[in-house]
Amino acid sequence: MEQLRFDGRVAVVTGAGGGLGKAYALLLGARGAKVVVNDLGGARDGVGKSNFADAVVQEIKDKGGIAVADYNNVVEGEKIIKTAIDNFGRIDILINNAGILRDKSFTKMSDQDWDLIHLVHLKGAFKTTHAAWEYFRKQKYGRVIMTSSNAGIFGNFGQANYSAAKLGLVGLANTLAIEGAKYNIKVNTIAPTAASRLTEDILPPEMFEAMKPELVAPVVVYMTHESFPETGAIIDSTLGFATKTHFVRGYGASLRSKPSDPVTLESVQQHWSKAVNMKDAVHIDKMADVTLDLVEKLQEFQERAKLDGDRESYWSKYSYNSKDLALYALGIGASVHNESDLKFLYESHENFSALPTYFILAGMCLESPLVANSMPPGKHADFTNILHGEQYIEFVDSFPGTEGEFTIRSYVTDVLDKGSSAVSIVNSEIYQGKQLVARTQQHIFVLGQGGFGGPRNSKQAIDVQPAPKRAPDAVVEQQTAEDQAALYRLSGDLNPLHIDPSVATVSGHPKPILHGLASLGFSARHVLAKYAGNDPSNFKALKARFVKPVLPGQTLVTEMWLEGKRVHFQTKTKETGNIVIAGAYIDLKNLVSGGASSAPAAAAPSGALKSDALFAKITEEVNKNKDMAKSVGGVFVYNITENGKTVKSWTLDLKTPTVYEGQPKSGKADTTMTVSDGDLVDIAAGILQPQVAYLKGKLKIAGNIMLAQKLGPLLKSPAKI
Ligand SMILES: CCCCCCC[C@@H](O)CC(=O)SCCNC(=O)CCNC(=O)[C@H](O)C(C)(C)COP(=O)(O)OP(=O)(O)OC[C@H]1O[C@@H](n2cnc3c(N)ncnc32)[C@H](O)[C@@H]1OP(=O)(O)O
Repeated sequence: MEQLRFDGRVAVVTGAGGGLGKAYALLLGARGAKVVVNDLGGARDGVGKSNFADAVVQEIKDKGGIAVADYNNVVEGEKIIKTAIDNFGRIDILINNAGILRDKSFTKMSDQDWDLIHLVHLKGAFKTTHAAWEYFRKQKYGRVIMTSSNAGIFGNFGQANYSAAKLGLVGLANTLAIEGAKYNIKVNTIAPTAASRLTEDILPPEMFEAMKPELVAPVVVYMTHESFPETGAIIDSTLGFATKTHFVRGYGASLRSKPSDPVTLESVQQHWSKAVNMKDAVHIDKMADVTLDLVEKLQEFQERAKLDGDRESYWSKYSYNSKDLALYALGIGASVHNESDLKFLYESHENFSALPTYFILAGMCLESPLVANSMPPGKHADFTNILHGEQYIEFVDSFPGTEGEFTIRSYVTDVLDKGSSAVSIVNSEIYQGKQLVARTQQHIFVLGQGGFGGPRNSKQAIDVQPAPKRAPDAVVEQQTAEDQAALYRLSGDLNPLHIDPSVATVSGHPKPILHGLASLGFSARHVLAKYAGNDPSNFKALKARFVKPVLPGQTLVTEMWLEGKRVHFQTKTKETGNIVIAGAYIDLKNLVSGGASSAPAAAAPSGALKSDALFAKITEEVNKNKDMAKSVGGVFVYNITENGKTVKSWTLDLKTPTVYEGQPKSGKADTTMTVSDGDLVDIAAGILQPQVAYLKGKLKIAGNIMLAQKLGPLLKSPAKI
């Protein structure tokens, strides 16, 4: 690596007679800079004089460097800069390092203690920098370091004077960084901690020993190099470690509901927790950004007020990324055991997508007081008495991507009186920028809070639809895991009802129940795989009612009826036979029958099954890959179905390897699969399996990222029949 050099540069280091300043001066001298070693030579409280600077100059010279000593007070900073000009003809680098301490508790602090500290630290840095500034501007080059302290940034007992001056230096640096930008003058701040005269009886002895100035000096000297990229930065360094400190500003909140409302003490109190919530805080680089932000917020407030009219809405933000999507997919039963689920679990999959039901979470506004505030006088809603009653989601236009940020407007449209219980209906609009992406509606059942004389029904409610009165066209069953609720809750709904046995008992359940949206997610996946080609963008809308709680570990049985592009469904638990989700439907944009699940057979809505061609293709693939097949092993049975009936069976014996019609000659199958028109089927076994998509008479080998490297050529050229 090329050495960072300072040849031709002239540097002034104040307070360079010892400690950090000395270390900076020695390093600059060793790297080719001509150095003015300034030191008044006072004790750490500023009293007295000695000639430390001469010794440092000598040390630089002994190592072949160039340096002069300067004994001026930083308060007369112009004299120090003059030393640089008189001796070396220019000034490029100024490190404002000189400082003293007058620590006292605030009660005991005198005017003199205050003034002296401000004079040396703040006025001193002003004077030296001011004197150097004209040279920097003219030559269009300058590097300035202000020395601040964590005591100034965070405060420290007994250092009111010092802290105030040290934070003052940050403000000075920030403004000079802006003013100097167009002249290539970079001004940065260092908040160092090192063993020096200022810290020798403050730090514990072992720490004092370890905190060598030489561990900080390279950081500060790098900050003065022409290649240093930043300006206006606060760098914190000690013990060979460096980091950056900066200020962040919260998203904030309006302190009134409408522009025509006054701001009152009570409205401030009401909105305070939102105003100071730092969840969406951002670093602000410059004042102009604060002003711009305020203008944008005001505009946004006015637009929202127009949209809300007299209605009180709750506005929130929701952001998500690929990790959130994969975690959610696991929470609703997606698994690597099912190859077609990989696109919901693996962010590098070529078709990585969000599951459509994920976006219901954006509209949940779990932190909002909406439902609680919607209760009539004398009634209340909290996590101990609410149940998720119904859910609706509709995508307005295009399907959202795999990461993003939404703005959500939620409001209660009606509170229904259902006799013993109340139902609060919450609508949410999900926006990406100004674009409406989706709408959701939740019915929140509030147990025991009815009887207030409110309406029983609402025109705003999106109704459930009864399932057709015939045997289902398709049925898929899947067992949930004992840990299903524990896993699902990590996607955001931390209601203790789903994890805490004591809360579940109080609510009258034998154990924590599964989230309604987790069970719904399972069923929606089953529909998506069976009738939507497992393509989330094919999904338009969903509605469902939660009729009975589900316990983690129970098996969900999704029964589906196809009516045009609407798939009606209901869900039962196998163990009890109870219906748990009723009146549900999913509207699709296009029907793609068949799917990726190894579920019980669905009626094939269209197209004849070209099973013979598929059989021939499987035979061909197995013969081509005999060694691979043998190494995988296992006996697989494919039951080929048409209109829900098994019309043929094949056995694939990978041990031999052979493919033949009928049941296994050995009498034993390791895996049995049902294949209907349009299904994806495995032609090998275990993990070494390219997939064959049999779609509308076309057979092709589907891309499989995990195996692409191993199987190479086999996957590159899709086979057709
Ligand atoms: C903003 C923050 C929001 C946060 C929300 C969510 C937080 C989550 O953590 C909570 C959950 O996930 S809870 C788990 C999922 N939900 C459930 O398990 C509820 C299951 N359902 C039940 O137990 C009953 O249906 C039950 C108890 C709901 C109703 O049973 P009954 O009292 O026996 O009702 P019934 O006599 O059949 O009917 C009375 C009237 O109510 C209507 N109704 C029934 N079930 C409803 C339901 N699920 N949703 C909405 N309305 C429902 C009926 O239509 C009837 O009204 P009407 O007489 O006018 O026809």
